[in-house]
Amino acid sequence: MEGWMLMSYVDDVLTRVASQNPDQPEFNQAVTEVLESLRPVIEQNEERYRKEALLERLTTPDRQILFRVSWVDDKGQTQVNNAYRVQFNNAIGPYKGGLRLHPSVTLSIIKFLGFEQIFKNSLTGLPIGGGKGGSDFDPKGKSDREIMAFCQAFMTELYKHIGADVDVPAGDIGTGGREIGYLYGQYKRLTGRYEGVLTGKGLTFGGSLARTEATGYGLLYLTDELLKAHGKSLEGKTVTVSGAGNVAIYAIEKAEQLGGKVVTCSDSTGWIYDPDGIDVELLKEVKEVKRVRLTEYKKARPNAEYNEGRGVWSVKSDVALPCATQNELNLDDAKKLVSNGVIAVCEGANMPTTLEATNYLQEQGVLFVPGKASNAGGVAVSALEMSQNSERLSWTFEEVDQKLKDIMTNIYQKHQPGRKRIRSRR
Ligand SMILES: NC(=O)C1=CN([C@@H]2O[C@H](COP(=O)(O)OP(=O)(O)OC[C@H]3O[C@@H](n4cnc5c(N)ncnc54)[C@H](OP(=O)(O)O)[C@@H]3O)[C@@H](O)[C@H]2O)C=CC1
Ligand SMILES: O=C(O)CCC(=O)C(=O)O
Repeated sequence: MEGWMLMSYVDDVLTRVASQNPDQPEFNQAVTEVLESLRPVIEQNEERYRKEALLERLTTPDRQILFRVSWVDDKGQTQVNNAYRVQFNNAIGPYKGGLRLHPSVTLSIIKFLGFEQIFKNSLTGLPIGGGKGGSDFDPKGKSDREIMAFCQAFMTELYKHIGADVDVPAGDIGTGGREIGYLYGQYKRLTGRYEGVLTGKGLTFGGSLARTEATGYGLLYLTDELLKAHGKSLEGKTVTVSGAGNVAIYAIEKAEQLGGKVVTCSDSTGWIYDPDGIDVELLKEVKEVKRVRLTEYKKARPNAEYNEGRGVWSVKSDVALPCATQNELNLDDAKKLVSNGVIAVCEGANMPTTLEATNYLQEQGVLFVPGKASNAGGVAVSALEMSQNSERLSWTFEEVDQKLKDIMTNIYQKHQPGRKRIRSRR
């Protein structure tokens, strides 16, 4: 008992989370990162927070739904996948967060993503709580019919737990407009309700303009704000990007519009170095339309190099934007970036930088923005989609884009270390 009393509250909760969630490395990593950064604040009022079990409540999901998805493939074989929806916290609004479809998905990954979503969603200033879901289903190489069969079977269980004012899922890795369309169709079939229960929908059935672009564009609006605040700009800067999916493509597009030269992108098998700057229209054709490997990009760009494996962070750049997946930028990568003179690292993906790499970059004076702030544009525009659905109206691309820009600028400006506290008017 005495030993317990001597332990700081943060250490106590970290130990508790580790022992209650063994074999969940990503979830423990995300909790450690957040609680370590909150430590100075918690320690100022430790006994009160302990009495109210604030950190235990913050780190324990409201609800974890685990379910089986059975579907039939094109050969007539029944397939079975594990699926999850973790409703983490709805203190400020309906649970909100994407659905990840990738063979690497585990409960640990969904919990880390749901946990991060609480803070990200609150940073947007919009009334959305945190949640996340997904499955170890691999959409790669599947026919449209197989994707549809999986999505319908997935929604046949999920619909019982969601609703426009309860929990509003969206896209993430492996879940784009096509999957959201199949999921929404099944939700309507099962419930008879036409409501804003999913975001990232097609424009003809309640989707918002600019949701496709939102995460990548938002990342660049915040990066631009960060550079401006340090007397710099993206104009003429060399930028390295990882990934070649939704976030990466629209980050590249906006970085180029703002005058940067993006020289890399990657997927799970290899990466491109294009010294002339990534041709984003070609990249869209390869990844969004044909859904094929980056080797196809190389075939159309004689000056570009294609390399197997990983290696984006060995390329010299001023700004690095990891936009693929968790833990894709490690300490060795961080050292290479620093030795090549990187000025800023802003996360497009969720937790792409390991804890060691984050600490190293910050110690070396690199401007670092965590995904919870820098990739919040996607979920922010999802919340704007919910508002449009509620009022049965559609806003123009320019209106949504301007609101996105304002939200990202606000996130940056309101959360500066040393910034004067803005008093609430209430
Ligand atoms: N979409 C959104 O609105 C938001 C997404 N995010 C985060 O951004 C990141 C990217 O998401 P998004 O662009 O939507 O997903 P996509 O599925 O559209 O793209 C993911 C990209 O990352 C690559 N990738 C995925 N897993 C791995 C892996 N294990 N190793 C190497 N490369 C990998 C994929 O390559 P391949 O095609 O070969 O699999 C693909 O190029 C994720 O961390 C996601 O959680 C954050 C905020 C919002
Ligand atoms: O748009 C959304 O609701 C969720 C986006 C998302 O999954 C994320 O921010 O990581």
